[in-house]
Amino acid sequence: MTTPDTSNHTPMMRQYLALKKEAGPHLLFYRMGDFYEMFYSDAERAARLLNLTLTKRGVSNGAPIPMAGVPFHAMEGYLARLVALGESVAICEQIGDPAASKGPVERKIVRIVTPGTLTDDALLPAKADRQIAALWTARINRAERGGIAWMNLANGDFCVTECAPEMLDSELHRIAPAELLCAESKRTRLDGQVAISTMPDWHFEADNARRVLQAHFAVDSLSSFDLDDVPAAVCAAGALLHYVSQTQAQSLSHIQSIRVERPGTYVVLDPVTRKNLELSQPLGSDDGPSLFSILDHCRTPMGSRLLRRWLHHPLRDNQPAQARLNVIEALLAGQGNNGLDATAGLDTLQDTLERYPDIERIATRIALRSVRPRELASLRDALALLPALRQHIGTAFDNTPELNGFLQRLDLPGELAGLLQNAIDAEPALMVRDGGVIAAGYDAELDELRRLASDSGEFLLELEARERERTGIANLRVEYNRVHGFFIEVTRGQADKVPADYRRRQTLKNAERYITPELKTWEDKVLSAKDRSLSREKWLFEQVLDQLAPFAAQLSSCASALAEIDALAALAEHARSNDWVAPQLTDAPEIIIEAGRHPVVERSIERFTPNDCELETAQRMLLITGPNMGGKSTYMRQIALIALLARVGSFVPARSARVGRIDRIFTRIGAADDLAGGRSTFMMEMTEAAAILAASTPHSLVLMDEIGRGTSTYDGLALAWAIAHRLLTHNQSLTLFATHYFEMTRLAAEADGAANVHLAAADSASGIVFLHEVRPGPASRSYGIQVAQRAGIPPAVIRHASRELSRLEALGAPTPQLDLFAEAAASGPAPADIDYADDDAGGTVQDERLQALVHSLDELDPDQMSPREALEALYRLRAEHL
Ligand SMILES: Nc1ncnc2c1ncn2[C@@H]1O[C@H](COP(=O)(O)OP(=O)(O)OP(=O)(O)O)[C@@H](O)[C@H]1O
Repeated sequence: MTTPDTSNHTPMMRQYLALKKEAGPHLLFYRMGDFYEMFYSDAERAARLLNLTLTKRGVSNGAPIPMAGVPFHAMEGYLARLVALGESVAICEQIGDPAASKGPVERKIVRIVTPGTLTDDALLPAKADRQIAALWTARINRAERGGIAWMNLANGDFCVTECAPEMLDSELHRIAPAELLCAESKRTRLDGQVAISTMPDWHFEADNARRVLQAHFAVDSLSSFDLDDVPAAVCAAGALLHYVSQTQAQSLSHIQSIRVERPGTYVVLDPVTRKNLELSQPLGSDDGPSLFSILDHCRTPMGSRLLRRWLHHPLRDNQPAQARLNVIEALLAGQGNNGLDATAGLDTLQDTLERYPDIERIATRIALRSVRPRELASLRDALALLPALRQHIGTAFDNTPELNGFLQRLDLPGELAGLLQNAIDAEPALMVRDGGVIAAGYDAELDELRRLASDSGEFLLELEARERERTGIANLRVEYNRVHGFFIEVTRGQADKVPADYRRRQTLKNAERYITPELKTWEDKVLSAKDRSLSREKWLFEQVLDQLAPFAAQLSSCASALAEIDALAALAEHARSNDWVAPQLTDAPEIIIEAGRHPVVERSIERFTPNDCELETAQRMLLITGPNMGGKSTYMRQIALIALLARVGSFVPARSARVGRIDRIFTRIGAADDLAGGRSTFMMEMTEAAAILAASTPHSLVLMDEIGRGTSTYDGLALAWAIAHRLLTHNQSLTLFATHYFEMTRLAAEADGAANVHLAAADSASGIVFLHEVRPGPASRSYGIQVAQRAGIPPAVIRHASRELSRLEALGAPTPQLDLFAEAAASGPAPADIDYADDDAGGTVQDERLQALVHSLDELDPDQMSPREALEALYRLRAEHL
């Protein structure tokens, strides 16, 4: 914004400009009565983004000042839209009393709403986290290190990690922040919808960062947080904490610890893999199914958020994954001896969970003191349900150590429930400022004020009766009006009867109005009773928040236990209704699956064909061939998803599965041009392949789909061969390698550890039939023409292609690929010797017909034929062979 000259401004505009300076780049919502107004370039920007009418107010340097505003009661809707667009908004409220102010009423920025620091329920998505991350890179011991700190303000999680610079992208995608904070000199770009914010570099400097962290945690040293080996991450954490506390304009008491995530905790999934496996975001349309969407049978938003986090964080260690499996098993088994249907316990559990509100976020808002009265009421009602839930978990399922752990975390102190029960009204008002929030009977003074404010009718009738009797004036009335307040009215004719303590207040034509000391005292009390009861309620509400604060940690532990139970119950329910089984987790590098299915595709088609998979050290690469549409990609993805689900600690779609320790899952499937990044499809493909070759280990699962397609056949095949060879012999990763280059299938004979499998298909009268069955050995042919026919390529083009294919095959012309690998072929079976496993009868018949055609062609001598004879021969061949 160009800084306007403030000298000739009104006092209000001067105040605005000072606050705008404080707000910096954020839009400033400046409260004026019932509106939040914006001025100058803020007004223009907001008008454009929110489609507001741009008006003018006053002039600055001879030019009108642009202004746009939103009504205060509709602020949340506008904020939500701005935040979704990546904007941040500083909210400035009137904090002074307008009646008592000379000049503009005092105003203050009370909070800054940024995309990554939301805590209002209305602004947060229910089933996804919105986190803020900060990034700092530094040279430590002569090596470049990337430090990341991130915070989930809505539940108080604060974590750090450190990695090599090339892993930063992958780590940031895993964390998936809504906002990324960078140092001004190190602005970064991150794909996806991430708002970038910056702060001066000095906030990231080690001394400053440590000071901020130590002050927040009230410690003299950070040694108890085990942060010694992550110095770059500490810098990011200090800057982040400072930034976030600025936005909230108050202490973040619910951030009680900082956790270090060390590499090796989770199975690494690079950004492409997260996308390809459609963990929570479908590849095509936004409303398509994803792994998360089909598994999300959670009954609480906290459960859904946790489940999403789990799917993005598969575990390397067996133990924590096994603990989740144990719970799912217990939930599914129920307790055999209680006479109930074994799984009725799970249904009841889920029905009970349905009644819990988002305690995780309520706990945070208690700490941030922004909790609403109705949230406290729903928390109170939820706490009342806990004993029944504990009792159900304790009796309906077998007693496992994991379930016992949950029972402990669900046991909250009785004082907490008691406090909410006594303090909060059964159905409180929406806002504290409206009154009616604190329960009757909680505070004697409030009760008295309320009685005063509402029981005035009774008192007045009683006073009237008393005064009539005292004065003997039968028509004496006690009344009230807004100008004169309470008074006693006596008709003029009776005025001489009034006692000495009556003071005249007003004289009318036919009546006199009086006030007495008793009525005056009472009037003062009543008129202020309402105000005083409102401020008493406000004060009491704050007191309740103070009393709740010590329970914050127990409350969030209870909330996370509920979220875990909910997520595990969702996985159990899915396993039960889809016939999933518990995988066996082992340490060896292996993925052995019997009758595996694709978790998402199996739900969208009527009959999914299950397939086996055996990947282990001795057979660590499967070369997968088969027709287009044959099911290669589905097969590869289902193996990756089963492995991932097992490492998450979920049951899996298979008859049985054994999944060993996996450190990474890589996928190189399909490719979309990264035009924005200036990389072609082929470049993208090779960049991804390079990353895989650099980082995959014998414990990695690698999916490679049709690598090398984007260049000439020679280049492509040569690269595909060399990459596969390297993966097999050097990286020794568990690899699924789908290819259309048949020559690749020779690799199985060339090197140990590779095997061919193919997706079977058969010819039928109506065209090709995909069997979707994985069989040993390579595919015999490509069926490309048949698939093209099914795709609607015109019959004439299909016939042309068929003739062209026959001609090439009949002439026995070696394909370029065969030449290329002629040498390699010497050690493997010759093309004609390959024992094609395609055993459907159609293939054999086709071969015989082809041979007959070759034979007929061989008998012709085109040089000796007239054009007419040639034409006749052609007709004859068509009639005989097509
Ligand atoms: N095991 C299966 N059982 C039943 N249907 C399947 C199975 N596998 C795949 N399909 C169906 O076949 C379709 C094509 O599968 P997929 O995309 O995996 O083939 P593909 O061999 O990778 O094809 P392309 O080489 O053209 O990429 C899927 O959309 C799915 O509907």
